[in-house]
Amino acid sequence: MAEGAGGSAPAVRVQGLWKRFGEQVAVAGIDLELPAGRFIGLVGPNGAGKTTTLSMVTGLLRPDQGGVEVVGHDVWRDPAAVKARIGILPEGLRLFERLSGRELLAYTGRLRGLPGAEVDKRTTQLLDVLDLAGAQHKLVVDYSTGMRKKIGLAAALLHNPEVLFLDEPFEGVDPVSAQTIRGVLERYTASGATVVFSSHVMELVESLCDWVAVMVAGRIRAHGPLAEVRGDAPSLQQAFLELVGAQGRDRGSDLDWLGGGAMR
Ligand SMILES: Nc1ncnc2c1ncn2[C@@H]1O[C@H](COP(=O)(O)OP(=O)(O)OP(=O)(O)O)[C@@H](O)[C@H]1O
Repeated sequence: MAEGAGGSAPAVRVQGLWKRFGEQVAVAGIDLELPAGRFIGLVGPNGAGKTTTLSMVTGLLRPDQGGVEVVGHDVWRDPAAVKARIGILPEGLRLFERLSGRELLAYTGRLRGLPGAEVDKRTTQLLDVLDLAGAQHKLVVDYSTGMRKKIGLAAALLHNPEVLFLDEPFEGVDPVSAQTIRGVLERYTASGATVVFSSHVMELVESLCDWVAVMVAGRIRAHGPLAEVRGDAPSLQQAFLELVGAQGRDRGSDLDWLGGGAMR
């Protein structure tokens, strides 16, 4: 196996990855290497294949063809080694609803094989940092969307993974919670860990990420350091619109009946 630029394995190496759902090609043979120790954004329009890609990279969905390695371990041949090294906050996160936030973290920690005292210590710290200490004894079923994202993030971080995968982590999260999540993620990557997250929000990706991959119609259209992908465009948003070929598109002008209040 070839080594990455820093002498260590890349966080993720994807080779010839395909996924079809019936006639629909969701991921069309992508090759991608994500460097370790970076804050990486996977961006693309609705239906581009981001969730399908992240699901295959994290071992949640079997590819039709191709391979994935995470920190040098094959996701399908050596799933236990990969799962021990990654944390996942998936889209449509399912949690054990009848546990309290604290119980959920205790359960997750023991499943991860951590000693009880360590789980207890990390749980208290994570609940505190993520502003959930006041809700720790509340059942998860009664958590708001933002609180669910935060407890899901705490569960994904508890075993101190090398790579953290987040599918739309800021969706439905208020600005204060977003700032809290952001702080935790920045601290995490500053220590050399890797974050890979998908988002539609370009301003967010631009302010958080130092490396991006742009996915369009199941393929990787551009990837590399943020400044390189942005190029001469004034913002990542502008570069993205150019890459997906949506610049200047104004489909709204077709809706000539919309607005004005008059019944027509
Ligand atoms: N389980 C499934 N069955 C059928 N088609 C699917 C399934 N999952 C995804 N697709 C299709 O595959 C394509 C890629 O979907 P995917 O959810 O990966 O895109 P995405 O980039 O994450 O989109 P979004 O930003 O809207 O969440 C879409 O056309 C979608 O309809």
